[in-house]
Formats: sequence, structure tokens, C-alpha cells
Amino acid sequence: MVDFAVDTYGKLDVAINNAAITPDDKPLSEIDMNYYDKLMSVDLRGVVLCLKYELKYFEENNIAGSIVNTSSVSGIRPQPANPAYVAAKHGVIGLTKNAAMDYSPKGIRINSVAPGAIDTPMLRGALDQFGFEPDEYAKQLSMLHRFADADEVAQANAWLASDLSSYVTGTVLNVDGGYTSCKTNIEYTKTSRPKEVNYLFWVYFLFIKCFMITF
Ligand SMILES: NC(=O)c1ccc[n+]([C@@H]2O[C@H](COP(=O)([O-])OP(=O)(O)OC[C@H]3O[C@@H](n4cnc5c(N)ncnc54)[C@H](O)[C@@H]3O)[C@@H](O)[C@H]2O)c1
Ligand SMILES: CC(=O)[C@H](C)O
Repeated sequence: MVDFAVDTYGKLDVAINNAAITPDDKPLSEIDMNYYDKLMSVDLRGVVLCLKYELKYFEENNIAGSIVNTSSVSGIRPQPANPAYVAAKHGVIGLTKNAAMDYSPKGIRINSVAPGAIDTPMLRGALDQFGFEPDEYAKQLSMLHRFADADEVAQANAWLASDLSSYVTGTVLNVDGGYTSCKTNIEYTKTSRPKEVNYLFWVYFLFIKCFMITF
């Protein structure tokens, strides 16, 4: 891959390690180890291999390059029945920080982007698989109540890859519509006001209304 990029473009000074396969769908006691091995080999080992050869090329050619590894909100917090994917994406963040530390003396920067719900075949496939209704799911996974376009993640990648982020390394940039800033899923937070609070609100409201009408 590195050879192909160099042959095609003349040199390599930025790389985005983005490939991954779909999240798993069973909790740990039921985990399918064949799927686990397959997912780990793409989603984590794949990133290790990309980093290995990209960094080797940067070192050999004295290039202070920039690398961005795609993690996920699943690299920051767990998701139900997603042990392999969650572990792999946490691993991507660990690798990013470790590589940033080891290669910063050479001026090489390594960062991670953690997307939330992005409208791609991977997300659409997961929605189908779990039978989630897209509009409802978007409200639960984003303060902005919508999925992102892939372009909105690409912009974050482009910034981290470019010299505009020249003092940023070893960091994780969440592109998730605010998802990881919430303690619980967003729709739940909005609708979870206890019934008693609603009741007291209406009693109080009617009391004020009566008071205003009377006086
Ligand atoms: N879509 C989302 O909501 C979402 C959320 C968080 C993180 N992500 C991450 O964003 C990245 C891109 O995901 P996406 O949503 O575009 O998924 P996608 O399934 O639409 O695309 C994944 C891409 O990876 C490539 N790929 C898979 N296995 C490969 C392999 N062994 N070698 C080379 N290429 C391979 C596929 O060909 C495909 O082009 C992934 O790392 C994914 O984990 C996606
Ligand atoms: C596909 C993915 O990464 C989920 C949304 O965390």
C-alpha cells in the first residue's frame, strides 16, 4: 500500500488508516471466536500493519508526516453486544497514543478520529441487522438529531493530516454530534423526567393561572 502510494503520488506524507469491518452483535459469553479473530485482524491488526509500514517509510525518508487512525465512539465508551469492535476501537486509541509518544521526537504526528453515527453502508447495515428505525436512532446517537455525512468526518481527518494542526498529536477528535458528551443516550435523557415532576409542574402551572385570573 505504501509502495503504491509512493509510486502513484511520488511520496507519502499523510496517511489515514480507516478500514474496518462491521461491529459484532453478541455479548462475551456468546462470542463467535472466528468473527472475533476476523474483526481483530482488520480493525486492530490492520491499523498496526499500516502504522508499521507508514512509520518505517517516514523514518527512512526523514519525513515529519501525519497519520490519522479511525477509531469510533465505541473506542471511548461501550456499546451493547459489541465486545470485539469496542475492544478493537479502544485499541486503536491506545496505539495512537503510544505511536505519538514514540515518534514525536522525529516530528511525526499521530492522532485519532472517533466518529459517531455516520451515514455509510456500515451504519445502514447495523441498523438493518438490529431492526432500528433510522430517524429514531439518529435522535438517540446525536445531539444534532441526525447522522453525519462521511464528508463531515473527512474534514476532521483533513485538518489533522494537515499542518493546520501542527501542535496536535496523540489526541482523539470526536466527530459524533455530541454523543460522547452525554452520560446516557440522548433521547432517554430528554424523556426521563419522572412522572411526579410532570404532575407537580401542571399543579404549579394551574395554580399560577388561577392566581392570575383571580387577581
Ligand atoms: N459509519 C459509522 O457510523 C462509523 C462510526 C464510527 C466509526 N466508524 C469507522 O469509520 C471507518 C469507516 O467506516 P465506514 O462506516 O465507512 O464503513 P464501510 O463498511 O462503509 O467502509 C469500510 C471500508 O473498509 C474497507 N475494508 C474493509 N476490510 C478491509 C480490508 N481487510 N482491507 C482493506 N480495506 C478494507 C471496505 O472495503 C470499505 O471501503 C471504520 O474504521 C469504522 O469502524 C464508522
Ligand atoms: C459503527 C460504529 O462505530 C458505531 C456507531 O459505534
